[in-house]
Amino acid sequence: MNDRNPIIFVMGVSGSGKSTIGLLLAEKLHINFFDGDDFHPKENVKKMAEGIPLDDDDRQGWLERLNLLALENSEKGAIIACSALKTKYRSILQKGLEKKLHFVYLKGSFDEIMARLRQRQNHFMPPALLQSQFDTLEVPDDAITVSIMLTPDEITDQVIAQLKNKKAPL
Ligand SMILES: Nc1ncnc2c1ncn2[C@@H]1O[C@H](COP(=O)(O)OP(=O)(O)OP(=O)(O)O)[C@@H](O)[C@H]1O
Ligand SMILES: O=C(O)[C@H](O)[C@@H](O)[C@H](O)[C@H](O)CO
Repeated sequence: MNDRNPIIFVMGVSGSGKSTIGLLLAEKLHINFFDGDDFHPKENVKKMAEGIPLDDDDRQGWLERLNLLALENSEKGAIIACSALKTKYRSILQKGLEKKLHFVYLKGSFDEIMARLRQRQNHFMPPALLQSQFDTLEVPDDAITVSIMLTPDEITDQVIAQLKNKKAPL
């Protein structure tokens, strides 16, 4: 594992804090941040904005693109925010990167995340899609898992501490 330049996918349902935490983590670790949302084809964004959940086919090309992005940044390291809801999606993301990669899972309750989504302005993702995000989620058992009830500063410090303790790569 390349400890100094890790590839980290910050994962979880919509509104769990992937962008907020990913950006702060990237600042603290001095590596680049990419928001997976910026890599969705416009058809995917349109679908979500219309309140229709994405399916496996919609996500396939997007996940492959994010895997490529991770591979392109494997020397420099990168933090990538990506929902990565299913085990098979995480397999696509980590192809060719097994030893360099970590998943950070932001764990939170439906009610707390719904409250945050209702407060959030100017985002294409409607809060009504949150239930389908939870329905699709397969909770990872090998990720660095942190509660979203902590502050962003506390979450990122916990992630960094767990990265240091983590002996075996995913
Ligand atoms: N630890 C936290 N404590 C309190 N509020 C938070 C925390 N993390 C994020 N938030 C707030 O919750 C909302 C959702 O966060 P954010 O947009 O980062 O989530 P996301 O997972 O990237 O969402 P999406 O996948 O829909 O883009 C934002 O308004 C953000 O400011
Ligand atoms: O897999 C998915 O369904 C998508 O990635 C969503 O999670 C959104 O892109 C993201 O959460 C933006 O709100």
